[in-house]
Amino acid sequence: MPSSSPITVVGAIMTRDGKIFAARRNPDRSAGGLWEFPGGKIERAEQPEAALRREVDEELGIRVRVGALASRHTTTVGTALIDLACYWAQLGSDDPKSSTDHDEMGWFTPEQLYSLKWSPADVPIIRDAFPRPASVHGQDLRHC
Ligand SMILES: Nc1nc2c([nH]c(=O)n2[C@H]2C[C@H](O)[C@@H](COP(=O)(O)OP(=O)(O)OP(=O)(O)O)O2)c(=O)[nH]1
Repeated sequence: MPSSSPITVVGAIMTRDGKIFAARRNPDRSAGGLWEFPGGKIERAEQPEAALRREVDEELGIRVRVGALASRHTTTVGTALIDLACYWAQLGSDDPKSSTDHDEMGWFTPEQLYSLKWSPADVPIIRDAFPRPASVHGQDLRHC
């Protein structure tokens, strides 16, 4: 059973040259080994965009320009209810060189995103933000 109140989390969908930045959580953390968008929990009275800039700076040491909301979903993950809001974002500095929170990171095409093992909270976000065309979606084609 999920605990009562959702954990409000923000993530940055950074895009560049048709690719998207994703990072894999360190194995010793909650949801360790799963891929995510950089970000984290919103602190009390913090605006989502400000929380996102703070979290990305803390974990990756980079600046981002935060744009529009890309997608938001609430998902049960283990015993937690995660309210994940992801925003389009652009890098405002050099590529991240290291992370305090991740053991792997990189830029991926939308199609490659689908081959990564994501936190369950990110799956509906990815489907919203990067819908697969029907022509490469075998399951959909079977219904034609
Ligand atoms: N940043 C981020 N967190 C995500 C995503 N998907 C997802 O389920 N989460 C979860 C993992 C964590 O439980 C929570 C974010 O917490 P956090 O990144 O501030 O990490 P934390 O160390 O404070 O969290 P925790 O290990 O104490 O749970 O949201 C995502 O795409 N980005």
